[in-house]
Amino acid sequence: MNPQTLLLILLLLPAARAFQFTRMAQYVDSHQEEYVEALRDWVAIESDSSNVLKRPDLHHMMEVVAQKLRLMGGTVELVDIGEQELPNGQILALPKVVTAQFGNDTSKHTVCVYGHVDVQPAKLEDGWNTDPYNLTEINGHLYGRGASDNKAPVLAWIHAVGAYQALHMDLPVNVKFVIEGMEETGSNGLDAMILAQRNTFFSDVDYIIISDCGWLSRRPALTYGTRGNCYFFAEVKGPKQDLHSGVYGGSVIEPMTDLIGILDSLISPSGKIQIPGIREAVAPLTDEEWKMYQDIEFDLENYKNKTGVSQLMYDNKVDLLAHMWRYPTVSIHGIEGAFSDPGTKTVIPAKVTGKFSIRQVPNMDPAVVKTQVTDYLHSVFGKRKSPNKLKVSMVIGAKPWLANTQHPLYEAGKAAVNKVFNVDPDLIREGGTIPIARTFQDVTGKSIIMIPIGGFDDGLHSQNEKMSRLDILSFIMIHFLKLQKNNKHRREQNQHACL
Ligand SMILES: CC(C)C[C@H](N)C(=O)NCC(=O)O
Repeated sequence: MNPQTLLLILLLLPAARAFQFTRMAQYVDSHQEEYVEALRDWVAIESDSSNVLKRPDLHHMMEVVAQKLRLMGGTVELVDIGEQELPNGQILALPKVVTAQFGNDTSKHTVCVYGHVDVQPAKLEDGWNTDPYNLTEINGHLYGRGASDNKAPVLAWIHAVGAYQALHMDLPVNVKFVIEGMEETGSNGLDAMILAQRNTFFSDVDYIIISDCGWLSRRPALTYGTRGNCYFFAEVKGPKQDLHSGVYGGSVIEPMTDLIGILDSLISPSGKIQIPGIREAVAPLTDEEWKMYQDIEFDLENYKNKTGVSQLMYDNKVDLLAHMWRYPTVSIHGIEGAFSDPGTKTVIPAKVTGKFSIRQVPNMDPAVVKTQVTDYLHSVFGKRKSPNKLKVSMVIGAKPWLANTQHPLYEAGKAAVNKVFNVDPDLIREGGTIPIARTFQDVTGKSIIMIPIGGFDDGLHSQNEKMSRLDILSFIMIHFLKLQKNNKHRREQNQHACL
């Protein structure tokens, strides 16, 4: 090629790229309704992984995902990951994991997108304003269980590949998908699958992208760490059946009283974990980290108002962020066997199971935490001199994940965000857990980046979970770097959506 032709190509390249950005943006904008309808179909499936009665829906959900990817021409597999044994001994088939591949050009990088399509439980009577399984749009927000966590982000990725296909544009990278149905309950069976496919499906993966979290503020974010989670059941068993509290109250030592006593010993009112050894294991906060947190955009007042509390555990930004992301915490979730319906039943429950979890951070080890918690609860229980029986079991043991933000992947992520929003993203951590993130990193040796598209107030696991329409669009655009240069307008819209 002569130098004049080369010069001409180089001069025309930016214009050609800009043209592509515009085509992609126009395509995505004009297919918004289709994306919303796809989300509606997925939200309608009650793929609740924590409810054994919903397991058929979960199996169906995985089939639906596989079929969507097959119709797009991907190489799709539904990988059988075996069975799960429940604490009561029941054996249940795990939902299959969907793997898919688009493109296998060895001259290109291969990215692996991980996501999940199982959800947390949701009932209208929990306080939802709309039916949780009927996607409902109000003021540009799409309400439904799983809308943000994690069905819309998974769909957004799939639609991004679809947009390339529809526009007959070459995918800039090979794209692989790993989509599972047990994330919300600890990703059972997925570790083993990744290990088994380490030298096959994962052998050519260059990096892993997860979009299962939210921005912290109006500023776009990239996420470089998640807390892990150890989830415990503490069962206290007493009389052979429930008893009338008037007839038996005062004569028996009540399991519920024992349970409340031991649960109360886990954490102090000011948030200090009382279990020996837990706080000692935590990596100390470095000056560098402190500085990073200090620079992050985060409005405590707004966070407080959006959360609907009158006071937060800490009144300064750095302490609050550190305790959300890089210190452990204990949360008590519920008591199975306890009376919780409306009304005034006066029973003494014979058997109650307290459920609580401890978020894990570097350098905690779930195996060690299991022993620390079990020993501690038995010692507290022992001091009560109760005739009741205590059984402690750990049902989820997910490790924390932390990435090196100096990796070029994060530079690419920053550039992509900058391209879309004309602003550098905040580098943030996530207090929630992606149980498989650490396994991906350890087994494949590849770098992981989390690219959030939701807002911190999307209501994950809560009533009125939502995803903004604009977030669905921006997601696709961020990742595929095919946008108009001047995106100020879109950024402002997204700021609004994430308020
Ligand atoms: C914000 C989390 C990382 C979202 C994730 N899907 C999740 O909810 N994981 C389970 C958990 O309890 O954190």
